[in-house]
Amino acid sequence: MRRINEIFYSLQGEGYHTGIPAVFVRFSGCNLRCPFCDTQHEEGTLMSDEDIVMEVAKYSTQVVILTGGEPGLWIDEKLVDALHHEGKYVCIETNGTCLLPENIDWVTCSPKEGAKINLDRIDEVKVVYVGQDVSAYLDLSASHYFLQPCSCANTEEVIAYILQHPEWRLSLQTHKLLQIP
Ligand SMILES: C[S@@+](CC[C@H](N)C(=O)[O-])C[C@H]1O[C@@H](n2cnc3c(N)ncnc32)[C@H](O)[C@@H]1O
Ligand SMILES: Nc1nc2[nH]cc(C(=O)O)c2c(=O)[nH]1
Ligand code: SF4
Ligand SMILES: [Mg+2]
Repeated sequence: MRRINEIFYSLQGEGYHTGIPAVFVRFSGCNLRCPFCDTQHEEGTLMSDEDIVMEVAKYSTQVVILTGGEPGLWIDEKLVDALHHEGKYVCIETNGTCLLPENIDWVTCSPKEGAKINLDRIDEVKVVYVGQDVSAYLDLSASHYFLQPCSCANTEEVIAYILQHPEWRLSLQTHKLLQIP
């Protein structure tokens, strides 16, 4: 059984897959306490893998996004296999501190200051920019590097930084701008 905060259907609001319809599976619980965290995730109900897959299968999109909380604490190859068996493409939003099952299809790592990265594969790096030094994150091996304003509040600052450091791309939390889940 796994503790699930919510399962919902929306558009991926952030990063490389922005705009793609996806089912979000939000796990309860995290190993970090980011001061800016925009998510209430502690409450949840216990669900079996069978229940999770059944809920996800209600939506015809192929894309599933495991998030939280920190999903890396709670998932394993077995759950990802079960989602693959339903024909799903499995993405994860992770702070990067936990080793992940190798069968995940897309890894979005959002590194946090002072937290060691424990991943051996990253597809996109997506940093919440609050003016910190982000240059070392470019040493993480990934295909895409995004900076995301914090709570849509400092977009001008992020744009100015990216114009000076064009290795980065802008990720907006478009679901917040659109006021959708
Ligand atoms: C709530 S976290 C859950 C997944 C995982 N714990 C992590 O941090 O990547 C999902 C995404 O939202 C980002 N995020 C959290 N709070 C934010 C905020 N106030 N503004 C912008 N992005 C935020 C995180 O950095 C992460 O990329
Ligand atoms: N629409 C939408 N897109 C998202 N991308 C990552 C999210 C997350 O909380 O992990 C999220 C979210 O909460 N909603
Ligand atoms: S790691 Fe993710 S879920 Fe955990 S506190 Fe930070 S932003 Fe929130
Ligand atoms: Mg969110």
